[in-house]
Amino acid sequence: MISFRDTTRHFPGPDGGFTAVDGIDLDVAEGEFTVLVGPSGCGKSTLLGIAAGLTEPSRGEVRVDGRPVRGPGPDRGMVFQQYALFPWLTVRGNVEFGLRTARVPRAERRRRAAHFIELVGLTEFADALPKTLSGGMRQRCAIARAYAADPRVLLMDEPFGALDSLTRSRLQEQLLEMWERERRTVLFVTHDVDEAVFLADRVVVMAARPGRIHRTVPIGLPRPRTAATRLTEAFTALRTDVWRAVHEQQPLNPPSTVPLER
Ligand SMILES: Nc1ncnc2c1ncn2[C@@H]1O[C@H](COP(=O)(O)OP(=O)(O)OP(=O)(O)O)[C@@H](O)[C@H]1O
Repeated sequence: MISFRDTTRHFPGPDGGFTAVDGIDLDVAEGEFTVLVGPSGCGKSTLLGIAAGLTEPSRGEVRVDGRPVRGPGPDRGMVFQQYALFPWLTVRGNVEFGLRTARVPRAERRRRAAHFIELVGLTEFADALPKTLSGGMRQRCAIARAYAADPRVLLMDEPFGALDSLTRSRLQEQLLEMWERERRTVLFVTHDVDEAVFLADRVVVMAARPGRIHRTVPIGLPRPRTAATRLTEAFTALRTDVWRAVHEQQPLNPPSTVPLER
């Protein structure tokens, strides 16, 4: 469904500029949940931006369902870390927004928006403005909005990055519940190894300078996954495996030689 071929992005600048991602070859199958992890600056967001059509590759390409990406399109829904909701529109208004621009008739718009608002548990808040919602609720609204336009692919850039850890775990569980019911191809970016292992069919660990694929770890944990999945030995073993892959190309700092203050 998504295929990166030799995808490279160079940002020109003094001293020769900077190669954010270099020669990425990656295929994401239809309905697969793929998560990109890696140290800050390894090019995860750049890669997602290229798939979204927001950033042009300097070399290579990305195809979505066989068609080269030339710009943003309704076949790809985006969810960002910053909520990016329209503050003057209600939850329903936000969720309907893409449908309105796609000229979906009003009754159908209402029906589809209500369906996805219900799936993310915001029915009671359909008429609320974003400023009255918690961070987690805003992000649920952003997910409903991305889904409502019926994209084939969801591109998610640290969507839970700004949330506290309890809200974050709940939202991971809710996202998976939703994805089980409404399967889409997902490419998801995170720094968080636990989040990556919990969500993914496959974790792609990236390395920095230049951004490239370091290792791919298949996550064979059974689905549906629930909070209890996080307590299994299989989860812990995979988390250790991914954590090592992230850190073997970014060594931990040596222990401090400064004595602790008493
Ligand atoms: N418009 C730009 N101009 C110059 N350099 C850029 C630009 N956008 C990104 N970069 C550089 O490319 C590299 C990769 O950035 P990117 O945001 O894709 O990394 P990331 O892995 O998503 O990082 P983080 O996890 O911190 O968000 C970084 O070093 C960044 O400074």
